[in-house]
Amino acid sequence: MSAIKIGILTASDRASAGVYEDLSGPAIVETLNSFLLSAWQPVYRLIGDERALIEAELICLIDEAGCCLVVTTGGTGPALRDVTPEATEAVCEKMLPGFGELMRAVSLKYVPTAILSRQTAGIRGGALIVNLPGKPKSIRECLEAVFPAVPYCIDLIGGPYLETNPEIIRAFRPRS
Ligand SMILES: Nc1ncnc2c1ncn2[C@@H]1O[C@H](COP(=O)(O)OP(=O)(O)OP(=O)(O)O)[C@@H](O)[C@H]1O
Ligand SMILES: Nc1nc2c(c(=O)[nH]1)N[C@H]1C(S)=C(S)[C@@H](COP(=O)(O)O)O[C@H]1N2
Repeated sequence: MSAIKIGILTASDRASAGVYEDLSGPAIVETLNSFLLSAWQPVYRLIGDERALIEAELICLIDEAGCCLVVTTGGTGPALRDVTPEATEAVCEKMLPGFGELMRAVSLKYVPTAILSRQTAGIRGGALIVNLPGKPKSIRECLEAVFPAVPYCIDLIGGPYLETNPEIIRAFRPRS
């Protein structure tokens, strides 16, 4: 069986230009490594905050690389260049607004500016796309909140069975 592929997409003008090192993409890899018992392979991309580029990468990660999950970081705020939610919505057939609602609610416990994130999630074909904010510290905070529902969502769209480490995070599958 082929390895489970998960896309990690950092959208940041400054990280992609080398102004600072991308810490958020690697934080996603580290967090997913701690959550998942299933063998998986990250497919990592670092690009600027260009809507067309983000859309093209999302399409490539899902339709060509075969990722069942793509986690993005950055570009969710209100600034002019923040367009990740728009790009996500443009490539998805269905939106899952509960992901953004839950992440914002949980994030408010950490920072009052959590309401500034327009992060969302949606389905493209057999893949789930989840947006996270750009700040490295937001990665685990947000993934801990929503990840219990991710394996079941991927079951429902015909993706691979994701097994989590119950000592770190418990996946909830209502029918099992
Ligand atoms: N990918 C990243 N790696 C490391 N630090 C980051 C990253 N993204 C954001 N940050 C940090 O969080 C701060 C606020 O993030 P901000 O919302 O301005 O980033 P962004 O809009 O995603 O990135 P940029 O402005 O480069 O496109 C940044 O000043 C930086 O310190
Ligand atoms: N959990 C969590 N959520 C968070 C933050 C954070 O530090 N932790 N930062 C907020 C801030 S300051 C902004 S501007 C928005 C959008 O960030 P982005 O534009 O980098 O995606 O995410 C918000 N959500």
